[in-house]
Amino acid sequence: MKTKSENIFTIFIKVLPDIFHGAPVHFVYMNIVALVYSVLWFSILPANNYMFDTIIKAANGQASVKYAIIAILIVFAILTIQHVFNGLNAYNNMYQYFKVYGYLHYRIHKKVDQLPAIKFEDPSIMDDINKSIKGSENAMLLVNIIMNMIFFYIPQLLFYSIYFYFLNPYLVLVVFLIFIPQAISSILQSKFHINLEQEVAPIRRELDNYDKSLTGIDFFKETRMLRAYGYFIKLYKDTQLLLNSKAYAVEKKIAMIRLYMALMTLTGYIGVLYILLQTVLSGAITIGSFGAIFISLSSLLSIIKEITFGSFNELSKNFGTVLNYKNFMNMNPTEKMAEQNIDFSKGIKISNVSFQYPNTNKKALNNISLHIHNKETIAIVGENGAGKSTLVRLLLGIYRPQSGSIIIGDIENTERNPYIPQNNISAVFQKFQKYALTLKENVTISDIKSDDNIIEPIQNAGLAVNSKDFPQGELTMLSREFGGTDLSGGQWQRVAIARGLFRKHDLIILDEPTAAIDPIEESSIFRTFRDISKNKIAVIVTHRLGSAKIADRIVVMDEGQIIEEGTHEALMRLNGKYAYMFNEQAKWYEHE
Ligand SMILES: Nc1ncnc2c1ncn2[C@@H]1O[C@H](COP(=O)(O)OP(=O)(O)OP(=O)(O)O)[C@@H](O)[C@H]1O
Repeated sequence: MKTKSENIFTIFIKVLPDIFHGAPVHFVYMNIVALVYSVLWFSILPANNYMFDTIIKAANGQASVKYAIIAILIVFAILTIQHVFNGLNAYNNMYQYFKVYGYLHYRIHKKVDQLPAIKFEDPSIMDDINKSIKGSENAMLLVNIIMNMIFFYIPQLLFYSIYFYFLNPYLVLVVFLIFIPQAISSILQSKFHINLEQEVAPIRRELDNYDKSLTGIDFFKETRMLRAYGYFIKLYKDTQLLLNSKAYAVEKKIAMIRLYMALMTLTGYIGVLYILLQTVLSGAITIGSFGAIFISLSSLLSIIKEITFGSFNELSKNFGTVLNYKNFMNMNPTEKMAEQNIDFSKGIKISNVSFQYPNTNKKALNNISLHIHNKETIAIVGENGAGKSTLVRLLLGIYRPQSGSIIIGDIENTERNPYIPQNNISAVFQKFQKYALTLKENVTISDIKSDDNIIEPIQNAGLAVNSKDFPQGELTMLSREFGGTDLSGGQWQRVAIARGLFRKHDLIILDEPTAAIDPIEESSIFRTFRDISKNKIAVIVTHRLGSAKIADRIVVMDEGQIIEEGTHEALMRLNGKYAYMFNEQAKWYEHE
């Protein structure tokens, strides 16, 4: 948000170093070109002046025609060079824009990579990232517009004023007579636009929301299935009408103001012409000067428009996002921590761990203690929301507990680097990612340069790389959007499992990675998994208790706590929650 102490210049000073660093040489070069272009742009005024004077003199027989022709050629040459510089200027701006754009995006992505994972549990972080991306683009525009002002527009205004002053000091009034009405007009228009923007921004957000519900890729299937199109279209239409009515009302006001202001500018123009006429009649300037100044008036007007309004004003609506960019880049400086090598043979000790997500008032984990031994396979079971995935995230070191400790080997959770995943820990998440990359890249992404064989993890995950689904074998692109193929939910899950198995690990966690795979296949994957994980610590989260049986020990969670633990047989004997859930699930299969 824009604060009181921030204005366009303080923001400019803040973001200038970032924009400069994006392309330093080009930045300097671009501004030198802008200055030369400015001189060229202005020089048409004295050139026209000279041309008119010599033509008048030649027509009156006071000078040779040769001079008139030379004057015309000078004007022609200036106009030609002007066009060349115009192109050069546009090219430079574009070149610098792309270079700095890439640089700023790279910095934002790097920053995102360094943020503690817990930040991403706060939905506003996505907003912050988006705003900061938008803000970085606006920061670039802001700096370029101000630099253009400094090296192109303001020098021209100065050149004009100095030229007029030397022709006749009264002529400096010309600049003011054009400047003042134009400035008032610009300020009023911008005020109306900003007010309108503030008023319609929430309505526009609402409209975007309905639009997304109608056409967004994530929404459209459900919206269609629910036959909710009509409802959303009505909401969309009503909101669009409201938006239009607000915009029309303000645009009407703006049109009226423009009309009044145009009249004011014209009055200024008439004043200018009067002064020019007086100075010509008094013999203070030549008719040639009168003509040249008259032609330049539109140029002068557009310069003043740009200074007082122009892109500058358009940008003022977005100052807030430029600050968002700066604030985001200053967010949470990274804790520098070295990567440690964990001695997994000492197992994992979880003691009195509690954890609560940001912006919630309920503990997701409440005073959990558990000791996982070396080479042990643990299954974590429990109802939805019991805290299984949260415990997994803490084990992975993605989050830190608010109280209690998790010691893996000799290393305590607080000593673990929260930004860099630990060596030798692998995981397959419940909501795994489907990367639009080749099968090979999807599997080897944790160590893309590795030459390790991917056949084994793929086989262990039960993925059949047949020529129908994988026409290019391992190199098949797994995205239809990029000319490849798309896989079924179950095939994707196997790819994710292969990815987890491929990463070198002493500890592996499977957080319900088999929900889209049928129970028979799931048991087979888990059995293979148990065999290949014999010498490792393995944690499996699953809802299918039949699969949990393969574990050495089963941990039952409920409402953020561990309520039972033991082997399948021991838990069945206990006849508690686990036995109840197991028997309930078994009934399903018996009925079938
Ligand atoms: N990102 C989050 N922000 C806020 N609360 C969360 C978040 N993720 C989980 N929770 C809450 O924490 C509690 C534990 O959730 P968790 O996902 O760990 O349960 P789970 O046992 O893995 O559930 P499931 O079987 O449905 O995957 C739940 O009350 C849940 O609502």
